[in-house]
Amino acid sequence: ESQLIIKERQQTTFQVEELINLLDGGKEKTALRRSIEQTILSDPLMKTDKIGYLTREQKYVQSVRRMMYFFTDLAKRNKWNIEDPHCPEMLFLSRSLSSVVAFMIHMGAFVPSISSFGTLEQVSKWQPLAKECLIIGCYAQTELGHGTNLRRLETTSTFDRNTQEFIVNTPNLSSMKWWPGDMGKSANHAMVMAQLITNGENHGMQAFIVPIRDMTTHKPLPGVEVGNIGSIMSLEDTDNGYLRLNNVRIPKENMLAKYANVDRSGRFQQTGNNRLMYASMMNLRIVLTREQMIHALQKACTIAARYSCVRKQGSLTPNGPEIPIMDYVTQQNKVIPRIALAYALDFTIMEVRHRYVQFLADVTRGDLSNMAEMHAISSGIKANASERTVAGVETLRRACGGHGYSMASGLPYLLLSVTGSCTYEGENTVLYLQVARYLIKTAANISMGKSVDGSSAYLAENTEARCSATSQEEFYDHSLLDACFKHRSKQLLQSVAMDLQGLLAEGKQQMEAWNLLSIQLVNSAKAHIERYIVATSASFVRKLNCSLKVKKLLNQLCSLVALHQITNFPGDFLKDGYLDSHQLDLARKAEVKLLQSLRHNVVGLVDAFDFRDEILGSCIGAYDGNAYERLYDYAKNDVMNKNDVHEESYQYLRPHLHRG
Ligand SMILES: CC/C=C\C/C=C\C/C=C\CCCC(=O)SCCNC(=O)CCNC(=O)[C@H](O)C(C)(C)COP(=O)(O)OP(=O)(O)OC[C@H]1O[C@@H](n2cnc3c(N)ncnc32)[C@H](O)[C@@H]1OP(=O)(O)O
Ligand SMILES: Cc1cc2nc3c(=O)[nH]c(=O)nc-3n(C[C@H](O)[C@H](O)[C@H](O)COP(=O)(O)OP(=O)(O)OC[C@H]3O[C@@H](n4cnc5c(N)ncnc54)[C@H](O)[C@@H]3O)c2cc1C
Repeated sequence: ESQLIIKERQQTTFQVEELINLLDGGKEKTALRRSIEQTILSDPLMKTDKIGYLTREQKYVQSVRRMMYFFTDLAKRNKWNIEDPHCPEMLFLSRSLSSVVAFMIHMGAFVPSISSFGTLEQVSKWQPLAKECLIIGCYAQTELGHGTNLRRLETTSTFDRNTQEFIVNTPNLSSMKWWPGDMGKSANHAMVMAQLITNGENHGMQAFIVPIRDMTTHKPLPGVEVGNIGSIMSLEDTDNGYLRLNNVRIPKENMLAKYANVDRSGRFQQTGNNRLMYASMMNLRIVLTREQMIHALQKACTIAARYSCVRKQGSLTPNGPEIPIMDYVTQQNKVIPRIALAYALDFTIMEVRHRYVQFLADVTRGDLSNMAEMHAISSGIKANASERTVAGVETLRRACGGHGYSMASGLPYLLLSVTGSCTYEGENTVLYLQVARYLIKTAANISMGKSVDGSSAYLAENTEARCSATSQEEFYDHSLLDACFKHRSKQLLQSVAMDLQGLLAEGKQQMEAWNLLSIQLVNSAKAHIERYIVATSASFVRKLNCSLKVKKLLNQLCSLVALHQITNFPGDFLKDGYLDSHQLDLARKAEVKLLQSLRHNVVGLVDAFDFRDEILGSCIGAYDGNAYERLYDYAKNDVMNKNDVHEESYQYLRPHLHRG
């Protein structure tokens, strides 16, 4: 173990194990997670070859082999509960598997969609088959021509009264399904989202289970053309596919009919709120935020923090001893606010998940009153967490200098794989605009004197016109910081709501006015979600039952998240004079002081994320801090170094070198 990292751990002021337990949700949960990780990582059939040395095809094959074994054997043998995406086992499993892998969409989207859209009878038919991997499914919503605008999906499913079948068709190039994970090579069934047509009438998007490959030969079924869409930016363990359906007939029972059904004569009946067809996307947005985005940020923080403590460069005195780069305040400003953000997002998503589980129970009782708010929160948190994670991982990668550019650091892989999360499961701008839609409606309700509660209640509160802070210390106070975020959000919303009214009064159409103001609308949505994160994480910490040392530390992290936003994006806080430039200076000084106070706990804070080296996959971020030894070993093992002289050298170099 590097002496430098040992020294860092000696400076830690709190019990790391206490914080680990807290993040896991208790001592027992930590034990469960560690035993899951141990089982997975010690099983020879779950081993991965070094990912950097595999071809795209080898990565896919390896992933299919591992994951089929995992779902059909290992998870069952260990009786892990992987039924519910929100149960602890499922949360811990995705950590151990450490990337997007084969059958994630099958288990994470196809299986849950059966119960989201299916009747009890349909669930009891399809779910056991899918859970046992007796069928492999994908979630086929996006088309070549449309991903966001679901109303304009072109795939049709037309009811044939004579045969009591649906005819599923992708009538043209742009209507073919494009992107679904697990579809390219693995899936034999697809959950196809298509326009339902009965008796010549279009009833909008519904879900249909369409067999696409033969269950014996795995060849495409008649009328089906299916394949892989080709190389993508990352996530090469999976097979994103395309699918053309040429009037493929499926039985009437394959339309999932929880919220709408078609009788034998083709009469359509809506039995539930049609927005519930969209609501299933909330689940994946919440799951992905924790399982992919926050974990990626936590891993990148772990790598950059440990490396910054063992990397020495330069000194703070002329000809003095070299210091760890973590001692530079600029380096602290790159690493520590990201650690703070990783904690704040984790605390926030725990609360969101808790609320979502309650929301599901409400829906079962027929109560949809919280749907709009839940949709706004899940969309906003997904967009904000992915955006800040991708930016954060890139900052942390650069914070590792040259070694951050090497695949050996693990950082480029994290960055490439998490980048997609800004696009999939709802493109971020589009999701922010959904939040804005909710906010504008809320503003209208407030102006009509209606009461608002939950996460937007503050929009109806009276707030001070000026921030009251006169000292640095006040900028650590959560209620003062929350007031800054509330004010920013309120004034951005009020201003865009007024502009919208103005444009409508001028005679602009609603959608045109909306488009003209969409930059402001997105900013307003971001401000609302950032306030939600600041408030939710602080209140989560307030309620924690933990030691004073840990509480103090977590309170500092919450303050830092808020302060870092204010000092880096001060414009909207200054705009209407809520903060003045003197207060901004105080906030900046408060931030630097906080960075220095957190400095000696940096390694402890990332150790508490408790990522084993095998999961981290980084030469520079391993627990023992032996970065250089590992980098050297990595280089020695490069396939290019198999022989001292590369064959190509004989073929192309030697003839030229001997010309003279
Ligand atoms: C462990 C991990 C497990 C598995 C994962 C592993 C790997 C993951 C890798 C990749 C996964 C990627 C999967 C996918 O990408 S699947 C495809 C996802 N696609 C999308 O997200 C499409 C985005 N588009 C939309 O959501 C909508 O179409 C739209 C943007 C909302 C526009 O539709 P439109 O009908 O025009 O909407 P509006 O008129 O704006 O709204 C109508 C009405 O509905 C309400 N609404 C909209 N969305 C929802 C929702 N999700 N839930 C609840 N309600 C919703 C909206 O608020 C409005 O209500 P009003 O009352 O205001 O009228
Ligand atoms: C790795 C990966 C895995 C995926 N897996 C699946 C899967 O399993 N199943 C599946 O069905 N799909 C999947 N997708 C597709 C994904 O859900 C869509 O790509 C995503 O929803 C975005 O839609 P789009 O591609 O149509 O983007 P577009 O909507 O074309 O976005 C392009 C640009 O247009 C802008 N834009 C679009 N509409 C508006 C608007 N109304 N207002 C303002 N701006 C707008 C966007 O902000 C963006 O800047 C996956 C995608 C990726 C990258």
